[in-house]
Amino acid sequence: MTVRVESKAGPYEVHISRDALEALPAQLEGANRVALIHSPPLEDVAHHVSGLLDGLEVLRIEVPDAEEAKTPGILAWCWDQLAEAGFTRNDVVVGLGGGTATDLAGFVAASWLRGVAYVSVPTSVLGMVDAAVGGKTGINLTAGKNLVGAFHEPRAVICDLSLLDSLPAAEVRSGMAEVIKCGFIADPQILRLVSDDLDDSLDVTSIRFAELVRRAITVKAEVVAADLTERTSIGADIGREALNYGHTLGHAIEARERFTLRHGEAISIGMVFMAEVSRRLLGLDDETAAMHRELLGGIELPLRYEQEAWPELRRLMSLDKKSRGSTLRLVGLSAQGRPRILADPDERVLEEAYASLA
Ligand SMILES: NC(=O)c1ccc[n+]([C@@H]2O[C@H](COP(=O)([O-])OP(=O)(O)OC[C@H]3O[C@@H](n4cnc5c(N)ncnc54)[C@H](O)[C@@H]3O)[C@@H](O)[C@H]2O)c1
Ligand SMILES: O=C(O)C(=O)C[C@@H](O)[C@H](O)[C@H](O)COP(=O)(O)O
Ligand SMILES: [Zn+2]
Repeated sequence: MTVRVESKAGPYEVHISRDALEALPAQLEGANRVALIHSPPLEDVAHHVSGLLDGLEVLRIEVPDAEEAKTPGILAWCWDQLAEAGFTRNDVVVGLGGGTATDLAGFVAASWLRGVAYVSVPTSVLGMVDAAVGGKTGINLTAGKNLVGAFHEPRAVICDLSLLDSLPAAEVRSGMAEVIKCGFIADPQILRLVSDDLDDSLDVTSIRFAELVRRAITVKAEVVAADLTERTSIGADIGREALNYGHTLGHAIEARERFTLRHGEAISIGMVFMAEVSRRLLGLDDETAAMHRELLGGIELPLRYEQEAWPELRRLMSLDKKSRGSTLRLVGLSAQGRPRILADPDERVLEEAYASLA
């Protein structure tokens, strides 16, 4: 199956199936060289992919694993590799790996020669349902998550579900946090599918799992088609910022942990926090708030973080991209499917909501 993203930067397809890799060669037409940027666990797959690209010069660039790839040093090192290979504007960057590898590879493509074509081949659940779609690319700084980057849409996204067979269970759970996020901000059927059978939802070979992936990608595709660059927040329509539900606290926790915590784990805590804030400030019903703990806790994602960390987390939260001047802006929920912006929320309520996680 495919999901079409009607992006302002040009429409593209997300291919989702257990043999989606077969669609890759057709996306590279016109290129002489392909830079295949991948993380170490994907080495064998990278060799397999190289074999599919008959007639093209494949420059395999193995980057460090996980968040260690998303640094200024690795970005500059990738540019050096492209310079040495004489990479030109008709060539294509392919990102192969989890969200960290595709965020980095996408930013390499966005920045090299002011932008070359990019094809994303996500290999984690989180990469497929979120990171590879929608054109947000970038790297971290010590000061915070994704602080440097660009919007650069891919030419295509290839979600080959068979690649998930080797993904560790903890990573599947982490990716499911973003799927559940899509359920809370938009598609209630996602919440039903997960709550009806938690184990089946985490089985990457199940029909239910494939349906969850399709639904989450559809939510993301619709949101980014309407607001690619996250500039449209007008009243009840908060545009792309909706996808940031749970991320203000989540990113602060990731920065405090020096990017060693899984993204899905951090935003799981962030969503439970925002449900508590939303109950207090936006009238979110108790049942939807409780469902956060049931579903996220049910798939063994963390629901709380160190209590004494609050002052530091609150400081880190101010560097969030949604802030304007000194005004903190959070994404909350007034009901399932109704994300809202909370601008300059009462600090005592934030403290109280955080304390309630204990
Ligand atoms: N650009 C966006 O819109 C967007 C959206 C959501 C998240 N993100 C970013 O994505 C990143 C998280 O991505 P992630 O959760 O995929 O983490 P990750 O990229 O660190 O991957 C998790 C681990 O799984 C390994 N792995 C990936 N695929 C595998 C496979 N098929 N078999 C075995 N191992 C495999 C990776 O090498 C890594 O060790 C974060 O940096 C987050 O900020 C970006
Ligand atoms: O695509 C978006 O927009 C999102 O906010 C999706 C998030 O899940 C993702 O983690 C994204 O990278 C966060 O973006 P940031 O702008 O807060 O760094
Ligand atoms: Zn995220």
